[in-house]
Amino acid sequence: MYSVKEAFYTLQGEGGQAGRASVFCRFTGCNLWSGREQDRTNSICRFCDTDFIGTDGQNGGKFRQASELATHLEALWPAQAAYARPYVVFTGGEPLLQLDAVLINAMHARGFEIAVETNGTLPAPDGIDWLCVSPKGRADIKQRSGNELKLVYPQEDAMPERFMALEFDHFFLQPMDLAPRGEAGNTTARTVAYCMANPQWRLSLQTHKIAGID
Ligand SMILES: C[S@@+](CC[C@H](N)C(=O)[O-])C[C@H]1O[C@@H](n2cnc3c(N)ncnc32)[C@H](O)[C@@H]1O
Ligand SMILES: Nc1nc2[nH]cc(C(=O)O)c2c(=O)[nH]1
Ligand code: SF4
Ligand SMILES: [Mg+2]
Repeated sequence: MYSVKEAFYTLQGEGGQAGRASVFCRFTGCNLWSGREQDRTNSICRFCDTDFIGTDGQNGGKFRQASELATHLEALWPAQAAYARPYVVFTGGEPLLQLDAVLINAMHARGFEIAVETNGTLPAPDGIDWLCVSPKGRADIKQRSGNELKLVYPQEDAMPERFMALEFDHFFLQPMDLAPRGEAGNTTARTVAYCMANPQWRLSLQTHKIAGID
């Protein structure tokens, strides 16, 4: 059984694939926050910008079989998009609590390239085509390799120096959006300054928020 909060067609907003047309599948639930506001300050991850509780979002629901979910996601890719490889981004919540080999195979069988956005606390299954790990606070990193490491900045317990030795092709810093916590502050300027002083890091902006698309 897979629980999906929402699924939709959009542009990937973040990281090295920003701008690419994508079907997003947002799984329900996370291991670093319950998703309830009253638990936010006592959680390992405290700045989340996402509602991942329940299955009541757009195209959300419960799916008994991988094939059922794969067919549901495939239908969100536009039929006329003949020249582009179909692309699905599994996110959440924490997608590695639910994504398994059967679902990976079912998406590949439908011609999709598969991307994952994970907090890195669980090992990733084989077969993911673009793996993004985004470490959180003091949480231990179990998935220490991948295509991109995309760190939200600044985090007191997860400063960039800690992650430089990991095996990733790209290292991105993404300014923390403080709005979910109702705070103000210029995290973008601080992120820019860090990338300019430490050129191994590149800036990732949440372009879907700038563009106002989701
Ligand atoms: C909502 S998370 C879901 C996937 C997974 N649980 C994770 O944390 O990577 C998707 C992406 O949004 C980022 N993100 C979440 N809250 C954010 C915020 N307030 N500002 C900037 N990025 C944020 C995460 O770091 C992650 O890269
Ligand atoms: N457009 C868009 N791009 C994204 N990239 C990562 C996101 C996520 O929440 O995982 C996200 C998202 O929520 N929307
Ligand atoms: S780990 Fe990801 S989904 Fe979970 S609370 Fe943090 S940002 Fe949100
Ligand atoms: Mg998001």
